[in-house]
Amino acid sequence: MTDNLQLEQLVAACHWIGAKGWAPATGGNMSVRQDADWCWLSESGKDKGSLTTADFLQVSIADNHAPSGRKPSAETGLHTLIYRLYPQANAVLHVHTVNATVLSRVEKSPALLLNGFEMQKSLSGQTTHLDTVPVAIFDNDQDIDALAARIADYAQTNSLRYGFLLRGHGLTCWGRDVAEARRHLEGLEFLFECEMQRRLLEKP
Ligand SMILES: CSC[C@@H](O)[C@@H](O)C(=O)COP(=O)(O)O
Ligand SMILES: [Zn+2]
Repeated sequence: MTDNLQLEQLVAACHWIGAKGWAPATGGNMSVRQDADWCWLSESGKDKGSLTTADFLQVSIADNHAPSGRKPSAETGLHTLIYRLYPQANAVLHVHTVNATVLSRVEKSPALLLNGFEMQKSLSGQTTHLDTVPVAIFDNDQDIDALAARIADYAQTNSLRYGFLLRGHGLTCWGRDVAEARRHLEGLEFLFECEMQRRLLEKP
């Protein structure tokens, strides 16, 4: 393990996610990049709110191989896709929040459009509430290779800047480091909560 591997910071993020109730019943998975070729992913099936550094497995970014022989997350293919697509992404967080799960079902179009919220500025590069921030929504799939291929296809012509929603499933987001991934997660979740409340209250 290299000194700059942010595994301790990732474990702290997992505990924070657990305390928020954003990874219920073994849902969610988390990872950090080691370098261009390797990342460290949470082991499949664990309670993500009480992980330790020993619960993370080294995984090849190119082919999802885990040399330890232990089973990394069922959604490993989505993490490694993000590391392949975006060299600047160094931490990926996947959560099952109620807002992400429900909003991604209520919104039938291929993207949730966020507009008019000051907290859009919690997302790197956003400078005003006046912009519209699209968050892509992909239909869920138990075939993670097929899902990853669909997302890769979309990313060829569209930029996925902070994260994406999986319909009826949850949110996957990332950042240049664990701190930025945490900020994107907290910012997006706040925005989803606001959007849920807005839709409920403004319903004719
Ligand atoms: C509660 S099961 C949900 C899983 O199928 C999956 O969506 C998930 O987020 C956790 O899977 P895991 O293999 O533990 O990383
Ligand atoms: Zn999941």
